[in-house]
Amino acid sequence: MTKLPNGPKTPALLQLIQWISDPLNYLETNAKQYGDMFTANMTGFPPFVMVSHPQAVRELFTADTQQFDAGRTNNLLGSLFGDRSIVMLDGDRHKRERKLLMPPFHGERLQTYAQSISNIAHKIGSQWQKNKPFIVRQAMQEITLEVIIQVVFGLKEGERYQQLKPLVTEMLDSLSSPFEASFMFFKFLQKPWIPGSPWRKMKQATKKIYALLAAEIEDRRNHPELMGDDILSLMMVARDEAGEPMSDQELKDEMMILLVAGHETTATTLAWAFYWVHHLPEVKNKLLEELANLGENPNPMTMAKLPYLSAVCQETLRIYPVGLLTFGRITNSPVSIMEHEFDPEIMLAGCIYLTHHREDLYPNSKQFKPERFLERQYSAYEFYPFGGGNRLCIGYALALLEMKLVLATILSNYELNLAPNQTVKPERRGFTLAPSGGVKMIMQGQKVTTKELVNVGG
Ligand code: HEM
Repeated sequence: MTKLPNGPKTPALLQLIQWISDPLNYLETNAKQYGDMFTANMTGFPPFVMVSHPQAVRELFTADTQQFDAGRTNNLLGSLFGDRSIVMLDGDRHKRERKLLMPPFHGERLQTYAQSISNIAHKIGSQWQKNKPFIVRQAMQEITLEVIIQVVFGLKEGERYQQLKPLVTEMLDSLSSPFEASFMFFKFLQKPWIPGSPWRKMKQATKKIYALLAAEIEDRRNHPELMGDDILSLMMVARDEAGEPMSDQELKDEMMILLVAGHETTATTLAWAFYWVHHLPEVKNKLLEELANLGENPNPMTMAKLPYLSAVCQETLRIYPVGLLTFGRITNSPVSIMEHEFDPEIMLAGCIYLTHHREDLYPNSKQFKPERFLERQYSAYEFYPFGGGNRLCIGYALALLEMKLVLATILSNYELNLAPNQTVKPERRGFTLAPSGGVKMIMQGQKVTTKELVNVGG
């Protein structure tokens, strides 16, 4: 057996507990001691090599796709959200599913969502009461959930739409603290009969969501006029090489994973963005200045191209990427990465957080400095908040568009401040890294446009 890179020798259970409870400290301590490539040993996982050198990340992302499986490393997700979605697949089935899912998330189709995103941001903003604190992560979750329901299901209203929203929130909120998140990592805790357990709550919510998805699929089968250009409709008419449609179970699992992957990540990143922009007045002022130069009622796609706004979003995704690691990649055959030989059945993952904090790439990496992205172009192996290679996040373009439009719309229309006396720290929330407490903010007033001033003046 080929020797694995060095790594911590602490017992596997202790390493898993450290990874769940204090993931940044776990990563930083080990990177300091063992360098760019170290082997983690955690209960329930195969030998797990975390790499952070851009060259290693490049070799991982550009390797022949036959060499690695990523789907089977996602079994933690499968036990919750079904085992037939894209994240669980490998090989040709994975390739086929990506081809099916990609178009609605890119190109011209994406532009058609821009106006709806701005409208949804306006709608949620208009519900904030002056001087009353609110949790920005929750507000962002409402926005991104509404966006994903429209994009994936084409649903904008109706009973099913109203039922779906609170259920998805309930499901994800069951894992909101590191303690609750631990239920995902320990199989023995995943028992529906433990009363009040996060696992039980999550299972109950997913069961109800599956029932709604089944009803929606059946309705569309019986009423073809309900089919639109949303993702569910596209998947229902798709056929494989043998002319077979997707089974209902496949359809439901795919919808479920898009609902989950498609909004929690973006909402959390937006909460971080609001935090940084309001924590650093010079960043806020620069951003407001850039937005003001656009004039009134700018086209959303013009907004999305603003350089400083883009840099703020990139820096937000760099400093605390919601996903600390890419999916694990398990070697199918012997593989060499940076001249290190790996036997089959070894799991490797790009460590997004550690690469994003390399001082050789990002000097003073703990400082939030959007200018880095204006002064230098980073490669896809130096900056990769959305992963890469054949598993690159399907929704990255939608997520970036949403981030820019929501930030721009809210900042242009509302005067917000961070609520006093709060310490915001990165903390595990399910599989993601979120701001503790969700970032409490206060809406201090609505900005009035010149047009509105004229109207008021009569
Ligand atoms: C800020 C927001 C988001 C972040 C940071 C993010 C990050 C990621 C990361 C790191 C991966 C793993 C990639 C790899 O292993 O190389 C991933 C995969 C994925 N993401 Fe996202 N994501 C975001 C938003 C979205 C959205 C909006 C959607 C869709 C609606 C989405 C759908 C997916 C899917 C389906 C995969 C699995 C791809 C595959 O297995 O081939 N994500 N994402």
